[in-house]
Amino acid sequence: MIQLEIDRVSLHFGGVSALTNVSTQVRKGDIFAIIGPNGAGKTSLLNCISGLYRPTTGKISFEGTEVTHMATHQRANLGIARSFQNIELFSHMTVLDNLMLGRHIKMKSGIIAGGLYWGKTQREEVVHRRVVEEIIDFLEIENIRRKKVGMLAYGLQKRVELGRALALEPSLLLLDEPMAGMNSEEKEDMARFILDISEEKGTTIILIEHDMGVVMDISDRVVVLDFGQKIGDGAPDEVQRNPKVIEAYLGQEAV
Ligand SMILES: Nc1ncnc2c1ncn2[C@@H]1O[C@H](COP(=O)(O)OP(=O)(O)OP(=O)(O)O)[C@@H](O)[C@H]1O
Repeated sequence: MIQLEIDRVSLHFGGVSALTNVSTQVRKGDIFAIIGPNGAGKTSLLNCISGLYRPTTGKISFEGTEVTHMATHQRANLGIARSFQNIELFSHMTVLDNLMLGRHIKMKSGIIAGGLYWGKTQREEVVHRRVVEEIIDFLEIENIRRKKVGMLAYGLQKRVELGRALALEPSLLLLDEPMAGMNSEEKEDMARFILDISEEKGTTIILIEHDMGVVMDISDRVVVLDFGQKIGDGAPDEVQRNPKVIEAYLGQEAV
């Protein structure tokens, strides 16, 4: 089943064309990678999906609903969550509190209402806490749950950031370079968690990643951008054999 449909999306910033007429489809449950050289438009495409950017022209539909002009929080309510290239956690807060904050969009009683209906808020809090504790177990970060995020090693912070996105229980998870700056052991761990999220939770994952070994290993499909245009789209082995892709990108890496 097609979960996300990107239909002739273009995005301009003044005279710069970040994306030109990009169309692709993402199947539910797939791990879908966006690759391409620096400045190719990868983050722009991810931002159009999450709602941070609105396409200049074109259409994006998620599970049959057009989301092209929806705000980020509305898309989050539909089940689209994202993590950022640079860690955007609250470094002075604990791992547990960061994950609970990631969950806040699901909380029906806001902070003000919480003051008025304390009992209901407390009941909700218990449920949220259980979900968050499950994520903590899943990501194997029990031993650091009370630690302040700012004190943690980089690889662990990235894992907590992943946990915060998971706290929304998304059906589509957008990951912007989840392995950037990691050593090979941390990368292996992250790749394993991404595969586990896909297999155990059935979550669709769209990720931007520069490490071609990882992309080819874990992705079901790969879309390749170059100067804002799509030059390849298919299974990893198809994309690897595509002459345009080899010329624009993979050739540089001698794949
Ligand atoms: N907010 C913005 N304002 C102006 N230009 C932008 C903005 N965001 C992106 N661009 C431009 O759009 C083009 C595509 O950028 P984008 O960040 O999407 O590429 P990318 O493939 O993610 O690159 P990288 O691998 O370096 O992160 C670039 O020319 C970039 O300078």
